[in-house]
Amino acid sequence: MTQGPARRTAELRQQIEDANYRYYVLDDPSIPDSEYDRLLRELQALEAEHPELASTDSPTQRVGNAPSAKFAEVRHAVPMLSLANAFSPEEIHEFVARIGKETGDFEPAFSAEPKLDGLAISLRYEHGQFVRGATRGDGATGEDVTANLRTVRAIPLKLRGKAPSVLEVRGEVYMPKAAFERYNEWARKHGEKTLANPRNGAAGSLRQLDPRVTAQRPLAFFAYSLGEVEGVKLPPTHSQTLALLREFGLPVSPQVTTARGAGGLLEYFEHIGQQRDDLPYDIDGVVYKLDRYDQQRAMGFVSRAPRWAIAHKYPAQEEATTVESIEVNVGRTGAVTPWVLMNPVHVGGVTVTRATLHNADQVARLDVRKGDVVIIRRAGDVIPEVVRVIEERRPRDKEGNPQHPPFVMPSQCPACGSAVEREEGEVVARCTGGLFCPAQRIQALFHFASRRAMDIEGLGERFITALVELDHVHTVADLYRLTLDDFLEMKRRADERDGITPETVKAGKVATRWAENLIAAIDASRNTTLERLLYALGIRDVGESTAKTLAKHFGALAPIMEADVETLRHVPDVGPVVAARIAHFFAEPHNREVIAALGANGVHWKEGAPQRASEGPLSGQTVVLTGGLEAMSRDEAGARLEALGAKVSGSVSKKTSFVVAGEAAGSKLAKAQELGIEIWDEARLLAFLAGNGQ
Ligand SMILES: NC(=O)c1ccc[n+]([C@@H]2O[C@H](COP(=O)([O-])OP(=O)(O)OC[C@H]3O[C@@H](n4cnc5c(N)ncnc54)[C@H](O)[C@@H]3O)[C@@H](O)[C@H]2O)c1
Ligand SMILES: [Zn+2]
Repeated sequence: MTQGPARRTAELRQQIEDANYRYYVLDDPSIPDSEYDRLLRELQALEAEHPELASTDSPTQRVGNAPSAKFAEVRHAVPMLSLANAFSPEEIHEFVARIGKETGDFEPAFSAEPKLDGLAISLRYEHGQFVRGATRGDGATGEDVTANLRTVRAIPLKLRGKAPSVLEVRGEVYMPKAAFERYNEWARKHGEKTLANPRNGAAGSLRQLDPRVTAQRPLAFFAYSLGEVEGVKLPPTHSQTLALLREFGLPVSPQVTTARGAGGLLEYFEHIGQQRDDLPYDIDGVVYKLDRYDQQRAMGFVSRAPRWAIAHKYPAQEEATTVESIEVNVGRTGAVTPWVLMNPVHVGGVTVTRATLHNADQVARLDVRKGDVVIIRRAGDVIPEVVRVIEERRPRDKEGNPQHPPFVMPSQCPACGSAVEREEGEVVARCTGGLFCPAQRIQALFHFASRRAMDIEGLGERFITALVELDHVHTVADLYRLTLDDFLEMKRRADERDGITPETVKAGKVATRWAENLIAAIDASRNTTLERLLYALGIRDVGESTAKTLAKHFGALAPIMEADVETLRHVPDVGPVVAARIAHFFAEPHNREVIAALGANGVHWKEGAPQRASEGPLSGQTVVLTGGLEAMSRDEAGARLEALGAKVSGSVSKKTSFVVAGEAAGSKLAKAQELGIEIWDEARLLAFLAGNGQ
């Protein structure tokens, strides 16, 4: 009768052992945690149902994995255990009921804590000095990672106050989300291997043989319990102990609190769940610990975990699924982004079917192929992404060769057939089709009409797509030539795509009124500002703030269109790359035609005098130039000072910030001296200009 279960038990144990090894020893897990948890649960259930199959060396009975031989061993005087897991409110009710039955306290107090997704470590302080740090290992023996831990700034090397002779602090080393994102962005840009998730980032970084590598990866730490302690009397509850740790200068998560009974715990679970995406660190659940030590003692332990604590897990942020195909998408700026279409998978609380691959380098590095089983990660608002391929599960033919070849980025734009190019030193490939590319056309129009650009209310992506499909608009200027009938046709088309078929006369009337409103909105957008127009053109890397600076600096469109890279370089905040992009944009005859067409179709804006001098090291300062300069004319000196933000004035007053006095300066110099205003000679002026790039 046990033939089936026995075989399954052995199979599960083997799978879990393998997963443990990859996870704990290699820091390179092959399966997502969610899958691991399911395997472990299945094994636990089997062993509970068939006690004859139980075994002390089953992974259900053990913590983690034996320490790697890379590091010296550290024996933990007090073992470092794991935690029992709960996935539903019922399990929490059972947990609290169990405690009630054994302690007589049915509304016990708990310490409720976020379950940080990093790795557990033990820090040993002797007489206040940090002497050794170790990983959990198999719970009894860990790895000596003292040198690496010394690089983690959140870990004090010396405790504050009157420290006990021995204090072993347990806690979690983790990689803050921001640091993780920053690292991966950098890695993607530089063609380096990305970190799969913050947990992996923390474990991989801490278990580096070279502490300098660890030091470059910003890790943080929170304390959550104690190991061996000597020379201090501990308070009667866990929460008071955490307060004591804070006094010693150890960081404790600000999300830690106390809660009472199952109701209080579930409330905490909800509360932290809502904050999960916004917390600066990754959590995979929360932990409830019976607060009173006497109650903890009454509950005791099972082999791998305390019975007085439980981890309550949130929906997994990583899951495995199969790649159906690899596609590429063309963005507004022509960026060609690869992504996967996959078997629908439930991750991070929603079902997803697409995940991004970011860029060609990332595809190559991950070597994602059609048919592969991949791990998808979706954390918070971040778009789902492929983090890893489970290579063992790659479909293969009889000879053992992969069924599908590596993916190759297309050399032609899938939307318009134009060549796809990759600029020197850039990871992103782009369609060169510019204004002709329909993919870019939709997005260019959408951007043009958006609220912060031309602000055409009611003209969203849905309608723009219909307009482009109907071939009614090729460029943004065409928007101003559309008729009522064009808009009615556009609406019919959009409705059709969405499966809406209005049949009543009333619907027709409503549509006409709607189209009239849209025409009015387009008409209103004709009256715009130079900065909105500049932003609306969608020049790569010209956002609202650059558009504003350009508008101010030049005052009118024509000088911007004529400006060369050198001139543009002198606009505050415009670097060489952006200057080149602006110049290239306006050098393109097609773009000039579109701008002319906009003007011909009645789009207008106010132009004025250039307003330079608003930003720079001298902004807010008024300068007076007097006397003759040797190196340059006074006008030129004035222009350079203005470029640094100064206001140049002709007369000295109390408001003057400083006076530049050249040869034979007269009354203005005298007046400045009288008012006690700072005076610069030419040498100082030249040094200042040179020091500020003028
Ligand atoms: N993907 C894989 O192949 C693979 C393999 C092995 C383990 N795992 C994952 O590792 C985890 C199981 O390992 P585990 O034994 O470390 O159990 P666990 O992570 O579920 O719980 C114990 C750990 O929680 C951590 N923790 C975080 N905050 C805590 C707090 N406030 N108080 C106490 N502890 C806190 C500690 O590191 C502690 O060791 C699971 O999430 C599992 O999915 C995955
Ligand atoms: Zn294209």
